[in-house]
Amino acid sequence: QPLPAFPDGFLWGTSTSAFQIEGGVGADGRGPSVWDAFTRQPGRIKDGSDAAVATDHYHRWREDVALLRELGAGAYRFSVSWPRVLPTGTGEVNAPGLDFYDALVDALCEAGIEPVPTLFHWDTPLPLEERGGWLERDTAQRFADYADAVAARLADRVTRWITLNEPAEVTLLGYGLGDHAPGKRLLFDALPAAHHQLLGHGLAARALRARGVRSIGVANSHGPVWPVSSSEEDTGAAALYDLLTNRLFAEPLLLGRYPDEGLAAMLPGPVADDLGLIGDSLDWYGVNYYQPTLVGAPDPRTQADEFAGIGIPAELPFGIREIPGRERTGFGWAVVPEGLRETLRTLRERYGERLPPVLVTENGCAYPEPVADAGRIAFHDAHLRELHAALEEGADVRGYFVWSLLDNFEWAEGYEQRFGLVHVDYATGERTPKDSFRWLRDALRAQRPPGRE
Ligand SMILES: O=C(O)[C@H](O)[C@@H](O)[C@H](O)[C@H](O)CO
Repeated sequence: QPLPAFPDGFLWGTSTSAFQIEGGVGADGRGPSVWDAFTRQPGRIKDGSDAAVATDHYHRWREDVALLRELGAGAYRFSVSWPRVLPTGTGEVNAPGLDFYDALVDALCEAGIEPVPTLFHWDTPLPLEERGGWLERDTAQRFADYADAVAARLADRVTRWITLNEPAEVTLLGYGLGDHAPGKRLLFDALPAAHHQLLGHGLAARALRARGVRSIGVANSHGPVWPVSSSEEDTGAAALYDLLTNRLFAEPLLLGRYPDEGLAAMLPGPVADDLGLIGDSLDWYGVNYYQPTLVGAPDPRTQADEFAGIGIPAELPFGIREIPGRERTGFGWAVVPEGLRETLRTLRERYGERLPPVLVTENGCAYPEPVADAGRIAFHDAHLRELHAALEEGADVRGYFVWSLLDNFEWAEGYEQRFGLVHVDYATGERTPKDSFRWLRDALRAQRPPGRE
């Protein structure tokens, strides 16, 4: 059954991030990032690997642009590596670093593919992290300076910009639980990292606008939070989880305020002034959706000690449960296509007119099959049908980006989890389009019958 027709001009794309695909970590003046250091700490990466080479995109990017052209993607979301452009995070721009993205943007434009850069996808320059990273207010200003340097070079050809990717994951996994870089386990003392990232977004958005940019978004992770039962304890725990993972990173941007005064009071600096800069700073809203979360009151007998590959400490005031009766990806994630529609409906119900047009900036799944990836085809087919249904019920969604174009370095999982439409042989760098790549290529062709370009 072919996919239903999406609106004219709907943006079809795929997403990647610099640290996960580029490699070339020491090439042409790139400085180290917090993730380079993190991968060298024993036991941090499940398969003991690092991203020194990854998919070697830094040297093979022309091949990847050719794959994007063959796929028929109208857009490509990639991230710019801050330490490649500013090796110490501040000061002198590393021209060869910017030259790389300049050439990539040119090739994409030449291929008729819209470049959609993310300025920060987790690879904080190490010298800044050693000075406290996002726990430090100064990092927000450094980020804006970096954004300005990139826009100065690329804003003549790049229209749509993403400042931050998933500040929630950086805060909760990097500073709260320590499963991701920088590996700090501060629990609720990680909250300043949330505020400083959002402030960094506000300052960067202002710098981008000063460079003439008029289309700015943030890619936030979102997913429904389902309480295990209607008991007060379980609904309370689910509400707290929803507050920390969904609302904390949406409401400052969309409503110009934090969802909870007590929480806001824990944040350092002139928060009210900062919110003036953070609120109303978006032209569109990016949603990364993977799966819902089933949450209840802490109960060591029934709660999972791991969720999405992340260890859940027993001392947290909520427990995560496995969603029963669902297909699971190779990564053990529940396949819940209707969760995408529910996420879009919840955003609309909560934020109404304050919610600008949405782009689904990431949606995808990990499966081990090198080429015959029927699970991935079924995953995207089902999610796109739910997305279409969401459009029919009034969601203003303007595009959809598959995570990911290539198999790549899946953070603390290393190379064990493959999310790509294209298989990568990490020993040789060889790329092999999977069945899902061909399925999506044909589906995109069908969306653009002749004469409807
Ligand atoms: O959403 C994220 O966590 C990141 O943006 C990606 O970098 C991940 O690799 C992907 O989502 C799969 O987990």
